[in-house]
Amino acid sequence: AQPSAPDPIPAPLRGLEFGQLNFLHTTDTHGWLAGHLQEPSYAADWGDYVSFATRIREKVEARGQDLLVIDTGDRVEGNGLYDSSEPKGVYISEILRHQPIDLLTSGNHELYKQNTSEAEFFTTIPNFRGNYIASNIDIFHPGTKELVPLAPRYKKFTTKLQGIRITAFGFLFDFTGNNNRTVVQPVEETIKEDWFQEAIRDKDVDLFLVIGHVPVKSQEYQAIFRAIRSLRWGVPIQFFGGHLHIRDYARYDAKAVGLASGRFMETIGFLSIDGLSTSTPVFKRRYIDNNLFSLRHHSGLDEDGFPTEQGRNVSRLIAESRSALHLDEVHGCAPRDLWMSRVKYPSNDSIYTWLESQVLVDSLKDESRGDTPALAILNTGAIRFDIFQGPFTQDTTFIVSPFTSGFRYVKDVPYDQAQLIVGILNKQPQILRTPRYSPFTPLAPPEQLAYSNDIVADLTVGASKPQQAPLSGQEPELIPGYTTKDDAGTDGDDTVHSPISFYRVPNCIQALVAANASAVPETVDLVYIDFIERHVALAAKFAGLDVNFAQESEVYMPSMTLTDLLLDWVKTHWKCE
Ligand SMILES: O=c1ccn([C@@H]2O[C@H](COP(=O)(O)O)[C@@H](O)[C@H]2O)c(=O)[nH]1
Ligand SMILES: [Zn+2]
Ligand SMILES: [Zn+2]
Repeated sequence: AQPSAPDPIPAPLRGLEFGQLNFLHTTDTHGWLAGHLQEPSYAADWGDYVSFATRIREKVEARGQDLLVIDTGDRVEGNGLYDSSEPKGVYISEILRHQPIDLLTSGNHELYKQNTSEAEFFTTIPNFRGNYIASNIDIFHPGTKELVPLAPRYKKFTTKLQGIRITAFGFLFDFTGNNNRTVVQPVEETIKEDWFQEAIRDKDVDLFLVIGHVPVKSQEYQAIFRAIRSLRWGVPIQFFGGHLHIRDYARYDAKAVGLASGRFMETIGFLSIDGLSTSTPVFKRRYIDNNLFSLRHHSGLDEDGFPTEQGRNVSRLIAESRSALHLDEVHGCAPRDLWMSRVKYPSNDSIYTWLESQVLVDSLKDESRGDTPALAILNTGAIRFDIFQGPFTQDTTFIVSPFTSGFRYVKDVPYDQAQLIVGILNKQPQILRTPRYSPFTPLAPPEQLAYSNDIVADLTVGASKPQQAPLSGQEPELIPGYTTKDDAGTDGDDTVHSPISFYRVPNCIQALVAANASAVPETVDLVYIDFIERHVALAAKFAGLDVNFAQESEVYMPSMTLTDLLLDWVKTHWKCE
């Protein structure tokens, strides 16, 4: 049977302040269109979002105002609903298209693999007829082999009720890990192109709208802001961003702001602009916790009035898709919660300590290497979500480890030097994982920004924990969750939460896998996840190793991915009672 989402939870809420132009924004949904089945705070699904967007549109249009719905990419990779189908993504694209999205663009995850970018080109872009923009992405057309824009570079349109004249761009950050059938032009170069320069010289524009898979506090957005502002000092500029998986709001000047709306369908971003044509436009932002209590409250409707027929149909389609994919099939039962960053690393409840000390040690072994000890290095970014105590399902498998990278290795490397590599990788800034905060947020001197075990106290962070109904006695007991601090203050979250502590996580972890665990080996097989090869190769050089990875590395455990390794381990070790 399909488990139903947990009941909505009553909590103190801040309302939405509507304006002349209103926006709803999602980003980095990564396939979580079924919502969070184990977390009441984020349990609404894409069907509920379809109903919500309709209800908000009805509300603002009744006041003569406009609404635009935006998505800024990374819609793929990260949840069984996307990753467990063959081919990947067939259910997701069918579900996504039922939300009328006014403007959308690509994230980096749409471009890692050729299949994914071609699915964007042939399915998602046509599904959203004319609303998908790609200002700095090209693709080699799979038919003609010609390099063509992935989607139109920009779009000029007017809003439905007020005829507000908008010029919209859709950017991806300066990403270099894309597949070789696509080209990402650095933002700083794109803004010198004639088409962009002409577009920003157009005088008949009331608002420049920049959507992108770009952190709102980034050099890329600074560059776009400067380019537009240098020519058009009086025109408001609205940015929507993503990629860092955080809630964030940036104020560039009195007429230009940016909003980032979290990750994994935990957050629906809301932004309104009033007084667009005045010298002091007013911007209001709200980060909505994606649950039915919040969505109904902001719509001003109850359980019966809130859902639309279309929304109910989409929720049904999600349930049917999950069923067809057997996402609730239980592979084992986790004996306790394991956290990515809610506990210190290393510690008993750290998912990375569990990986190092149990999963890798028990399961990483290439039969062809006999008893040769292995030193295995993984990027912490390969793990995408916490594990909650209880059933570990087909869905959990991909939620925790969606990527298809396998392992590679270099034979017989001196252990003394091999064991230095992880330390070198961890002295780098946040590579190989998504930082849980904006790199522009001053946190600590740069030298401390590499790995340290300090608590990260006042960051914009999210909850990852099943929660209890909060009310006890007189005072409402706050639910732990997002307590966002951004350029407009601390009142952005719709739900008033108590804060959660987060700890820094290193870029990479390592495990020595050896038959005789107490002996120090002279040489080891240096094993790493293939996604990080170029970083490991560079760090190996720094460690004094003379290895040509292109020529000397080989596949370790052929056709075994980290996901397979984890799942096998869970099936063997986490039996349900
Ligand atoms: O094959 C892969 C692809 C990605 N990663 C990790 O994901 C982040 C990027 O994810 P965002 O959602 O864009 O932030 C990348 O830095 C890696 O940490 C991976 O491990 N393997
Ligand atoms: Zn992402
Ligand atoms: Zn991203």
